[in-house]
Amino acid sequence: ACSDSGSDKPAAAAADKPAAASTLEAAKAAGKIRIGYANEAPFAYMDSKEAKVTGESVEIARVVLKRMGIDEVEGVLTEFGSLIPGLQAKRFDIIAAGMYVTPERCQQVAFSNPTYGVGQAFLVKQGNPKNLHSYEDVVKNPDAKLGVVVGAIEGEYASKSKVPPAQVVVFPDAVSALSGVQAGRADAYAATALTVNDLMGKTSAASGLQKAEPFTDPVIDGKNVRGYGAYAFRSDDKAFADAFNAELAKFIGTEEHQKLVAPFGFTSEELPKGVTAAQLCAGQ
Ligand SMILES: CC1=N[C@H](C(=O)O)[C@@H](O)CN1
Repeated sequence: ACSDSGSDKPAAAAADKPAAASTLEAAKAAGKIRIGYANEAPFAYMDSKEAKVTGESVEIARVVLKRMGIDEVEGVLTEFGSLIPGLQAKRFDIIAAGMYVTPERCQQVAFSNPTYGVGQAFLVKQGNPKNLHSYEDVVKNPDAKLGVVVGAIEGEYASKSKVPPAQVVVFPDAVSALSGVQAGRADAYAATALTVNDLMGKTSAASGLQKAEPFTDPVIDGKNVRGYGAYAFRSDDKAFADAFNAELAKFIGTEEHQKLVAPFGFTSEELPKGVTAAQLCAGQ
């Protein structure tokens, strides 16, 4: 009802081919947009008490999209490994899951600039019985099993750290990875440090578990890994991604941003500090 931006649009009748509205135009007209997420707190998850999708990625998206004239977001749940295929199949229009910008993924989707940067952690049984403090520790112990979520970067970290595939156990999502560690199907669940912090914060769910400390991040291609999470758009929605990015740039690093994400466990340590999608796509 509040479409006030029509003045710059050419009259539809003037076009000689039927104008397929862009994703951005369609979302503005509908006042809503579908976002894909993979139920991983604190990035994007269903808050069952409030019956709404929330998390760092979702709440920042809400602010930015509202400023772009899109008031409502509708969450579409999928596995992490199905986020990019789901975006491409138009099941949703933005991936809002804290997905890291990597050169491989940049071949498939258009990323916004990142909203945060973070290292890795292992969720293990209390007392860390297999003494796992790095991916290398998993390599050193052929009996150790490492849990990863399907499609998540940790599978790649494991293979690049030379963890034998037989030692890797793939789970559909973070919550089942946690259960897998509790049940002894994996000795560690490898995830972002923020994911592990969040799971450990839910005392009832995480009973008998702990974060492995200390922890050494894997060194890949000569660099200590730090993951930078962002939004992903279809490659042909580049104009949408650019418009989103322009609004996002006005928000990231502000006090309002930090207040919004603090309840999800994000501190000034996790600010992206000027790292851009272009740099990350180029493998820098
Ligand atoms: C938020 C998140 N980021 C990583 C990734 O992008 O693959 C994985 O740790 C899965 N979850």
